[in-house]
Amino acid sequence: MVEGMQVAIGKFADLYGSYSYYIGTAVVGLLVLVLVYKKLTGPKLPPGPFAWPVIGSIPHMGTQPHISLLNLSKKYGPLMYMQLGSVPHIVVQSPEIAKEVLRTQDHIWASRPLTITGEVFFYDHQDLLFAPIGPLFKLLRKTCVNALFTPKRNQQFQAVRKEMTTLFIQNLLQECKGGKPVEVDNMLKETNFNNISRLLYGKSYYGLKTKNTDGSLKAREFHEIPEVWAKVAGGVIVGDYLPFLRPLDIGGCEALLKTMREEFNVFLTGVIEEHRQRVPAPGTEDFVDVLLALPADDQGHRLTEIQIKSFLQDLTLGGIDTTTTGVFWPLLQLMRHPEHKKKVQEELDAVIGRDRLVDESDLPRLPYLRATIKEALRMPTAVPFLAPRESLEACKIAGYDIPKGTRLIVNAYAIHNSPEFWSEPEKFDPERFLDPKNPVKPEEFKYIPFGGGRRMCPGMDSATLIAESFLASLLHCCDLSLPKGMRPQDVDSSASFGVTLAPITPLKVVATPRLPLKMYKDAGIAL
Ligand code: HEM
Repeated sequence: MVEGMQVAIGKFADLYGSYSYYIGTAVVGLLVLVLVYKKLTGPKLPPGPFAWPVIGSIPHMGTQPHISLLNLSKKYGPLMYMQLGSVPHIVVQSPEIAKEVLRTQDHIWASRPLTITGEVFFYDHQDLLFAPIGPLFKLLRKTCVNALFTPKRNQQFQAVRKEMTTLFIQNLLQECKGGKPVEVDNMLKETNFNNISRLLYGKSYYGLKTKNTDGSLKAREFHEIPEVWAKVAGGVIVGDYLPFLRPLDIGGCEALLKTMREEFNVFLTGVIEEHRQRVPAPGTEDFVDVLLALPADDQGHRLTEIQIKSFLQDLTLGGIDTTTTGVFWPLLQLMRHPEHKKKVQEELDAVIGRDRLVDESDLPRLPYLRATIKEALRMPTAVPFLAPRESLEACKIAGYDIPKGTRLIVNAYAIHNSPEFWSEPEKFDPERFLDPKNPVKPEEFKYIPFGGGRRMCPGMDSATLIAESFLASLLHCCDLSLPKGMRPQDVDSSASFGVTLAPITPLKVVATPRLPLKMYKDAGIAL
């Protein structure tokens, strides 16, 4: 009986095995035919790495996608096609192709994709960063150019930048008394948070040590939002790439975005109410004052309260981390390369001397400092991928067909760090920005830390001014050295991927006064 069953099972297995063999062969054959047919008749896509079913090429991104993509470009070239989950992407990693998408085809590539972050956190893309091309985008950009990031407004906030820098120098010198090393990362973040929040809201919220400080519980909760934001925005939201998994909210990012939006909403509602109840003296308006007082444009468009809130969220989150990295990396590089620090300080002594303090009107006469900041935004690159974009129509790039709705990643890190475009890219050398025979020309698109085209960063001039003004005063007022026993080459310059490249190891310095002591007293710096 048992033997009979075994025989029957064996026969069934043989039959099933041969059927499954034929079915399998037919399925594979059909798939190959479909692929060959698609290849022959479909668009000629750029080359790219292997894509697995469902997840596509996501595993190729690794934990440091800016470096992984740079490495992949060695095999597939400067224009790659990658299916990330179910979303088609192209990856651009050369100045020529960056120029093509950011300038020549700007009308096709200037829109942003609709993402979960834009929908959930920015009230359905009602901010600037996530707004697709359309009337709202135009209105917000116009507001940036005509009302917010104007030379007049930059001038107005000079006193705030000075106050924040003076406070930083005082805190640093006090903390370092007796040769004690201090981690500067958090101090820099505090200073830049307050710089941006004073610009936007007229108040400081971090550190609770300045005048104009709001120390309420709501304010303290508010200053934690950018930190959480950086983690969410720098990671992968699974539902963006695999929309069928969105209901599961794997990793809980969507829930977190909702909570953050609610917290931000409570904070901004309070700020707006407060601003509505006052009339600022002319020349003292912060960004909230300006946005609330904006007249309707020629077409009668006026910003709604939700749009003002989303825009303020943009400016807060787009401004704080970026400006912090914009001063952190130059400082770190100068600690790693004392020969360049010496040159910056020699320039400061030659232009300003040691019997007065730096004034912002001195900045145009400090080219070496400016070149140092530029070089530190090249290497590593504060914002490694420009913000994502999406093609509004089908187009051709470098002879390849790019379908409508393809997303664009411009790997600015790769463009800034490839030996094809820079000689010795791994060498920190500010002088490459000072060579009259070989100038770095904006129209070449090989240096794009602030992006390009009509989506280029609107805060560029303000951020540059903050970095130059801060570093000039710091390096003029302080001698900075490394903790005892630490050599310049021990300063860790490795960075972890996110919206901005963040340092992995905190930077420790020892600061001592560099100028006659009387000058600190005159400047209100208590030692
Ligand atoms: C060192 C400092 C900064 C760096 C490196 C930086 C970099 C960038 C980059 C790469 C983009 C994307 C551009 C593109 O897609 O082509 C961007 C966009 C943007 N940045 Fe900045 N940024 C900095 C400072 C600031 C500041 C201070 C603010 C405001 C307070 C700001 C607000 C924005 C906004 C609102 C956008 C979106 C623009 C749009 O989509 O039209 N950024 N920034």
